[in-house]
Amino acid sequence: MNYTKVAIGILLKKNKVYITKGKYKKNIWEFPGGKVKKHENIVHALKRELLEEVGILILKFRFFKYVKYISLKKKLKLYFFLINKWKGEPYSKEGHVYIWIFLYNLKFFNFPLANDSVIHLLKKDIHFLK
Ligand SMILES: Nc1nc2c([nH]c(=O)n2[C@@H]2O[C@H](COP(=O)(O)OP(=O)(O)OP(=O)(O)O)[C@@H](O)[C@H]2O)c(=O)[nH]1
Ligand SMILES: [Mg+2]
Repeated sequence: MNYTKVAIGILLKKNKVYITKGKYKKNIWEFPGGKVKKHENIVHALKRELLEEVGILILKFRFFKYVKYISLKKKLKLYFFLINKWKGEPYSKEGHVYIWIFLYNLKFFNFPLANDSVIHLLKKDIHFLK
């Protein structure tokens, strides 16, 4: 089984972050993003996924963390980006549940295991996320 590359956008606004419920994942929350297609690079996939899923054009973003994740069902290379500036009003174009939560409340939400190290960093020092 080959690795699937995934580009993920962590939208930050003041001390809040945008999270959404994946379509088949009952109580699992996630940051918007998705699989990198064959012909595209990671940033291209990030821009495409954020436009498709959240309806925004990302303007200011920076690479945050790379996570390699292996389970019985999947092998993922996840590229997390912090997004501080965008054009458009974020909402779930796919009709998924989405909310803005304070970063310090991330501990109350279930995320995929692969997100653990990212969630830990996000909770740790809010100020460096600018
Ligand atoms: N979007 C997103 N996917 C994540 C996160 N953490 C994580 O392990 N994943 C995993 O990355 C894989 C790809 O994500 P995805 O399902 O959103 O991919 P996609 O948008 O291209 O698929 P879709 O178009 O079928 O919804 C899934 O196995 C998903 O569980 C996350 O924070 N956000
Ligand atoms: Mg997705």
